[in-house]
Amino acid sequence: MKANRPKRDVHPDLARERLKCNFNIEEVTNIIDGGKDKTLERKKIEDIALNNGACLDEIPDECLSIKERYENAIRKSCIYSNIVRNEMLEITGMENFESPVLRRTADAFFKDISPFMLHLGMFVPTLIGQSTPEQMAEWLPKALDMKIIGAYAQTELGHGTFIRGLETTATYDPDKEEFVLHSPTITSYKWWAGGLGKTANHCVVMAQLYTQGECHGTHLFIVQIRDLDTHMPLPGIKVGEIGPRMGFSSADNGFLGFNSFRIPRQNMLMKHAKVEKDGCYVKSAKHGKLTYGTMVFIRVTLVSEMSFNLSKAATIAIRYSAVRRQTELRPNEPEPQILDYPTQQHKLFICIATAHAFQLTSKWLWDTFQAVMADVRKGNVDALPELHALSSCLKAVSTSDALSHIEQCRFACGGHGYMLSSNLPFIYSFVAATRTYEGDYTVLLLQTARFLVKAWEQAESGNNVTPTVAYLNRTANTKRVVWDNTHEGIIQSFQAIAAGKIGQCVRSIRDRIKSGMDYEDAWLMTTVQLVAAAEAHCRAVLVNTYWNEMIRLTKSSSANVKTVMHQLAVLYLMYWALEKTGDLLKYSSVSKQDLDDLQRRYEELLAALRPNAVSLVDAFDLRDEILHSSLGSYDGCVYERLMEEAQKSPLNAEPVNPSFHKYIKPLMQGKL
Ligand SMILES: CCCCC/C=C\C/C=C\C/C=C\C/C=C\C/C=C\CC/C=C/C(=O)SCCNC(=O)CCNC(=O)[C@H](O)C(C)(C)COP(=O)(O)OP(=O)(O)OC[C@H]1O[C@@H](n2cnc3c(N)ncnc32)[C@H](O)[C@@H]1OP(=O)(O)O
Ligand SMILES: Cc1cc2nc3c(=O)[nH]c(=O)nc-3n(C[C@H](O)[C@H](O)[C@H](O)COP(=O)(O)OP(=O)(O)OC[C@H]3O[C@@H](n4cnc5c(N)ncnc54)[C@H](O)[C@@H]3O)c2cc1C
Repeated sequence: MKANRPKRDVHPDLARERLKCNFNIEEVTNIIDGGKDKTLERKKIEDIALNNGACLDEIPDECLSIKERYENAIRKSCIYSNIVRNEMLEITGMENFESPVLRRTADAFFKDISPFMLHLGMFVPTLIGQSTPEQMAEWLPKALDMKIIGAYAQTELGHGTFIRGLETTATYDPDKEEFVLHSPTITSYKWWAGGLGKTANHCVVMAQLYTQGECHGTHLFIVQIRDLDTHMPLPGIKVGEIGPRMGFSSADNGFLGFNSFRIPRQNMLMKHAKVEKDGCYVKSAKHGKLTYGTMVFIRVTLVSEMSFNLSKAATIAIRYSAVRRQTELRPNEPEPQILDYPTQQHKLFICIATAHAFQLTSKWLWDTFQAVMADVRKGNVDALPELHALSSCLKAVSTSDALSHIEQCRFACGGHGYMLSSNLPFIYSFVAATRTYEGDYTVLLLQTARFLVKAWEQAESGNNVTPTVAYLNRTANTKRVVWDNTHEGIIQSFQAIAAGKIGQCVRSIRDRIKSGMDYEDAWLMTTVQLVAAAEAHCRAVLVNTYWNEMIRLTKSSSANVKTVMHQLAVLYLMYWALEKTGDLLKYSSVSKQDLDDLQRRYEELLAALRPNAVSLVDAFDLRDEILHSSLGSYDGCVYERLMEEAQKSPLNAEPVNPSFHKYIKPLMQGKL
């Protein structure tokens, strides 16, 4: 049911903030969206979804029981997927089913997450990336038309990170031309898959393939787990929900076990390898890790997902900070807006800049991903290691940075930021999961580190390396870069830090080997440094890409838009340079005086951005329905909304709670 939202006048403080804006907001929105036409398309889609949909709940989700919350999420998912299927895909084109616009609009329906998210987010992409044309023709139309609903079941109770250690088996039986899926141990039970517990009737399963007595490693299979009519689990399938967790509370993350469950041979996803009718195993892939393709795809999309989540948190915290007043600066003067405190600006302006950095980098990463995949389709897999290294570190660093900045947004809202009605706790717990899923932070940075160590060795011996590590050709044999406080200078310093750290890792590994360790132990002992080196490389990529993309995308912008976009990018460079002063002192010629100057310029930049702060978050163009926040709505009527939300607490449904008569009164009367 759609709740009525009272129309209110804009809070005078916010109205005044908007009058201070000196740039064209729409131009900035267009840059964020990827062009004027993209903004128009997004707005059209948002209008369709939000005018049609049951986006507001009368009872907030957090006041419902687990069961009610799931049922409500399913109800809304069905409404939303109908709108996606019947109206939105007509605009984006069927091939853009994973468009960030659909993802963004979904947030108006789900404060938390839809149980269908993984169907569109991972099941469908796996069908597209891992099927033969015949399999695609069989499964994809049904999946896009919601005739079947899928999940992605890879992780098991015993293993998430180490995919090669998965225990579920798929043993080929040539007599019946079937695979027998089996879960031999409790640790082999699939665990975590979103939408698997109660919603999905199909799933993609990763299992160890056995044929002709030999194990060929992990492969993907499509498995029907429930009857399409009754929705009962099929015989041989044990499936359920894994229980309450920190977030993801409106979805049904599931467990799944197989008891010698049979599927047809054709249900092995055979794009990269197949099993013939007689059981013969034939590998066609030119790269052994192409079956991990869905994970690479999601890691790539998560960078823009982080920009989106950060832009929501920043919008909430900055609008709130413009209407919140606290503490007299001088006796008898009005209390200032908390946004006037430089410490508050330090917490928040980096969030705006980071949302831009991730958004611009994510578009560049998406284009890189598309280009590499086009090459792979032609049989050229040369660029795959670089894409894997890049998507791994960008996923790790963007999710981790987004998480800590979102927490800063919550801190910036004081006590009210702790309220679920602010939406900050939902955003935080959603993003907290992203640091772990699709590859844990440390694990992915260590993947990038493998690539970097090889690249460093190449550069050291004078060979040219691939584009994202090309800085190693300049810096691998340089001791310290000369400090220069321009943007080029700061970017080069980040590259020098990365090169210095990678070089130090290589030397540590070599020294350890010299002292008698084998390579594996030398690597293991160096992993703390390797993680730091991969993070430094990622920061070098981020600052360079953000800067270049900002310059490219503002070429034809008006002067004031150029200025404000430039200011944000400089703020991003300075913020991270100041965060990494220890590294700068180690790997560049920066002096204490240079760092003091940098600090002063950073503080001046905060002050310069202050008048445009509210308009910069307005430029994210997040409708109130998407923000779901008592603190962040466009009109800034924070206190009215907090009070309104409080009235919805189930505890306020009756003036006296029955527990008073049952427990408190007897306690007061000494009768308990
Ligand atoms: C109706 C409502 C719907 C609304 C929705 C609307 C729209 C939705 C649309 C879109 C959704 C958009 C976004 C989605 C947002 C949110 C998603 C929501 C929820 C997600 C839920 C989470 C799902 C999951 O987590 S799935 C499980 C993921 N699991 C992992 O990531 C495991 C991590 N582990 C690994 O990846 C690997 O094990 C490993 C660590 C990489 C190691 O692998 P291993 O095989 O052991 O290899 P190694 O021996 O270490 O390495 C050998 C060699 O291979 C190289 N390598 C490894 N991986 C790759 C690769 N992928 N590609 C290329 N190369 C690779 C490795 O570097 C090494 O190379 P070397 O020898 O040269 O060094
Ligand atoms: C909300 C949520 C949704 C999910 N959805 C799905 C889904 O839909 N489908 C699915 O298949 N999976 C899903 N997952 C599972 C997810 O992909 C895994 O949890 C994730 O890959 C991490 O693996 P793990 O849990 O085994 O952690 P572990 O690998 O056990 O990690 C524990 C700790 O050990 C460290 N560690 C592990 N290996 C190494 C190493 N080699 N070197 C150094 N440190 C190491 C890690 O850094 C971490 O600190 C989901 C998880 C969450 C939280």
